[in-house]
Amino acid sequence: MNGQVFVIGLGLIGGSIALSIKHTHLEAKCSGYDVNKEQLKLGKMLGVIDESVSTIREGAEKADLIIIATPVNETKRIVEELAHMNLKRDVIITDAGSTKKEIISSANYLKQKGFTFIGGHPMAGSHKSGVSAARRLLFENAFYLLTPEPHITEEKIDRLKEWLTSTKAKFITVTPHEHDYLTGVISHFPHIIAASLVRRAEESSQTQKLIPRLAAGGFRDITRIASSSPAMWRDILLQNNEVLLGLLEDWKKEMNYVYDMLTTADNEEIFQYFQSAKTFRDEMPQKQKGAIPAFYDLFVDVPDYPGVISEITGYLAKEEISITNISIRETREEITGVLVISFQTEEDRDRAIDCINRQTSFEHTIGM
Ligand SMILES: NC(=O)C1=CN([C@@H]2O[C@H](COP(=O)(O)OP(=O)(O)OC[C@H]3O[C@@H](n4cnc5c(N)ncnc54)[C@H](O)[C@@H]3O)[C@@H](O)[C@H]2O)C=CC1
Ligand SMILES: O=C(O)C(=O)Cc1ccc(O)cc1
Repeated sequence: MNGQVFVIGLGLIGGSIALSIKHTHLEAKCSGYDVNKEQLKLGKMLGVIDESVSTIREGAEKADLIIIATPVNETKRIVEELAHMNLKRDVIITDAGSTKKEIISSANYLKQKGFTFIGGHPMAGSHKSGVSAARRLLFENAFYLLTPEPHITEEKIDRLKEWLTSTKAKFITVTPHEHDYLTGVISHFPHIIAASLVRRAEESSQTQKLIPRLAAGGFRDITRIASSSPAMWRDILLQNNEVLLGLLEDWKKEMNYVYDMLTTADNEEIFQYFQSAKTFRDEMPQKQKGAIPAFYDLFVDVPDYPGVISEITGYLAKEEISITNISIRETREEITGVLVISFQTEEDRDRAIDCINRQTSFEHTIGM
């Protein structure tokens, strides 16, 4: 498609959407605005946007598509601000925020002016922030929730999907109310639990100094998302507080149940508790991306000899398998540790597994 695309908030999500749009719509021009001038400069340097603008008005008034990818409280404010601008009549405005009810209610100002706002939420991402973490295929196979209001025509919704086609995401339409409940359960509430587990561990580490060093494996998996942006999650909690308060009530009941179960120490009941969770978890689709990291990690158990890392990366390079990140996770004493290699796509990771199997006898597992 031809036209002017304007991204407000050039971070992980805004940058990833811009990259995928630019990949397919070669005729389109993409401009960006961010309060953080470093992000904007970096976005231009990395080719995520074609040009940067110095005010929202400057980019918005000539845009055919406006994408707001800022923390949700800012999104709400920007949506209201846009309603006072001299926008193109046919412009489509969307956002990428993790909450929808409050943002849609602010979009009422745009509706009154006859502008089209379609709420959007790509359900994939990462605990990483910033434009340097942006990936063209971040949303590949992920669900992309849209919350168009009843007055929005199919033609406008199709036009938005056409712009976003190369995200390769799967679009689903829900109401803002449904959206906030669903994401409350599977994304927002788990972030609260992850943060609280880390806070409890920090408290315990005051007296047990070994805790940070021993916190490996399961603890790291379940708390990865506690490393997400605090500003982003503050805003999400503030906007979805009604749903989250309800879920917290349910959680308190759940914990009371566990408390009683442990008090009575009923062997069978404890077994069933974990069995029922395992059954439901195991039945969840695994290949499908949900609100899970879009970075494909491979954990390779590397033996301790010099040059082992360059040996592995050498094998991958020879087969032209690109990696996005590499790090060592030291989970055990006296051995080198686990090499974590991240790939941009599942296909790259599968090729890497095949390559490592052929070239080495190292054990490995994938990150889920
Ligand atoms: N991080 C994730 O995994 C996902 C995040 N989201 C949503 O996408 C939105 C963006 O999140 P990320 O890209 O992860 O955050 P990010 O921190 O990587 O990027 C946000 C950018 O917005 C900029 N910004 C803040 N206030 C602004 C303003 N008033 N005007 C212009 N720019 C402003 C920041 O400087 C930053 O560069 C949030 O609403 C978040 O809830 C949605 C799906 C996944
Ligand atoms: O990194 C993870 O697992 C996430 O949970 C990413 C994420 C964060 C916010 C969203 O609204 C959707 C997805």
